Amino acid sequence: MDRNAFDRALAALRASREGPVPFDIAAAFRSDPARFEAFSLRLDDLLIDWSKTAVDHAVMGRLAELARAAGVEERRAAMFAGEAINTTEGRAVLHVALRAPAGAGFHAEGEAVMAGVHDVLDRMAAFCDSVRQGTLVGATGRPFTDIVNIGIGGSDLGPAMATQALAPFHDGPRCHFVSNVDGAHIADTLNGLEPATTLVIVASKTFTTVETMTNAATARTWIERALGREAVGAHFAAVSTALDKVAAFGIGGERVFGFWDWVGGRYSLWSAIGLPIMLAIGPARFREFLAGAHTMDEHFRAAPLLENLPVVLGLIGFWHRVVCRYPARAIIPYDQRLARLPAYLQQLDMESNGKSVLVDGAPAATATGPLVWGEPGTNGQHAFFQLLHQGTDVIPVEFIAAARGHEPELETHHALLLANCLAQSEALMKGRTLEEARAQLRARDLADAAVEALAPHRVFAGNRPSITILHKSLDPYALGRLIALYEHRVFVEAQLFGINAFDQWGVELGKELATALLPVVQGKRGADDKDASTAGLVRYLRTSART
Ligand SMILES: O=P(O)(O)OC[C@H]1O[C@H](O)[C@H](O)[C@@H](O)[C@@H]1O
Repeated sequence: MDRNAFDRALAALRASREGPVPFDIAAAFRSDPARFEAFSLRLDDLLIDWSKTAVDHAVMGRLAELARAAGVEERRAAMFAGEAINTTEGRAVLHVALRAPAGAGFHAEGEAVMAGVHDVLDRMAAFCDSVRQGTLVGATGRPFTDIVNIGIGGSDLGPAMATQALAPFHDGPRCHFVSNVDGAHIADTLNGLEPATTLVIVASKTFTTVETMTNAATARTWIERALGREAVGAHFAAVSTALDKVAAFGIGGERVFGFWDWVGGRYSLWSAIGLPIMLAIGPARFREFLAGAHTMDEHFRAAPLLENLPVVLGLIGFWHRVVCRYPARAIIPYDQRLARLPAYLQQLDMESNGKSVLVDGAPAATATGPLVWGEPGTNGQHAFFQLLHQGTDVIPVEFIAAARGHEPELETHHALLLANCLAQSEALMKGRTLEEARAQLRARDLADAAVEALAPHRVFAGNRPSITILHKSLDPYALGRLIALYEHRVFVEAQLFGINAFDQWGVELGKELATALLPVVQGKRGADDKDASTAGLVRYLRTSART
């Protein structure tokens, strides 16, 4: 990081933003017929359009200077070289190796990794083939019809999101996902499943996560009660980096799939953590998923800064968060099958970039990661879009849509979906002036007093930024590419903030306190050493649970 050059570029960006005349996005289109071409990029059929944000060529140029000063290119090279860029955990960050061809020469801190990666992939494929073909069966000899993946965080969100996204490609067993320690989750999932035809995958990088271990024990009891203790081995598989702990749980040999500490939990769906995805869509399509991500990796690694999709997305993210001071961003897939994408991106983005210290431990110099949230369109339009259009905060929106749906017989649905998607970004930008609102009301023959009373409520400030991401069709390749785009965007933003995107110390304190509170909640220990609120809440819970 060249601090001086960075500070100079940032000061220039802030000065341009805070100039006397606010940037008017709609006016920028009127004065520049080539604006869309200038502020959109394509990688094959993937298109990113950020022309509806408040940037011009000068801003993009300064953002590129900022990226150079922040050392984005050097850090990117260090990541691909397998250096231990996750400094607080002393680990390399090499999820890119998980989707690379066998011949790629990736090393994690000097150690070759590709043979191990492809060995696990081949074992996963053989396992999935035998489950899908019904040659690997349960204890009673019946094939598996249902998979229950037990995991949480990175061991749940990625596979759950991707499995749902790829529903048109499912030709394997049904996949279910249990994450929450709330017994309701596993109870509702197992209810209706047959133990004899259910395969349980326990997915945990550390194999110590209390939610996952608790749910795994409950699932084991469920199998034991129905089929006997000796049946357990035939109904469980495990995915972890902690192979000794898996063995201690009682899951053996060829049903255990490992990965490595250079794969962060939220970057792990490309590893054996993707086993449910592979079971659902088959090994060949899973490899297409990896290939899509690999294409994005190659692009990210080689393309110049301002022609580089993840870099541009990261630069605009930084511009919105740090220069424009927007607190959040909304991810709105106009694709029902991407319903879990916002939740997935919440972990990817907020667990990576929700930090307040720089890599060297000094306080963060700028705002860091924004609040990330969203829901699919068009549903969101009928719920929270009110705030996006007329609320007092500006929240940039990222629209995601596919040119083609998977239901050719439902073309009208898809056309409506796309029209709504485009209409929302247009409306956010254009808004509606007081004069336009008045004219609309007058056209309805309202009296002047009514026009004046109602018009202010119908004003849309407009000039609200959005990015639109389009691809041809949501298939395994396109999904892999899209996720990798967001992964590298998070990386770019982290370098601009100057933070380590690959640790997550912020989740530890709550875990420690929960462990200490369990005996208190269970009534085995008093709450005297707790603050009055916590003690009062425990009292309420204990009393109400009994009466
Ligand atoms: O895969 P596991 O080791 O069970 O971890 C599951 C999740 O829990 C942790 O609390 C972390 O915050 C996440 O990054 C992780 O994905």
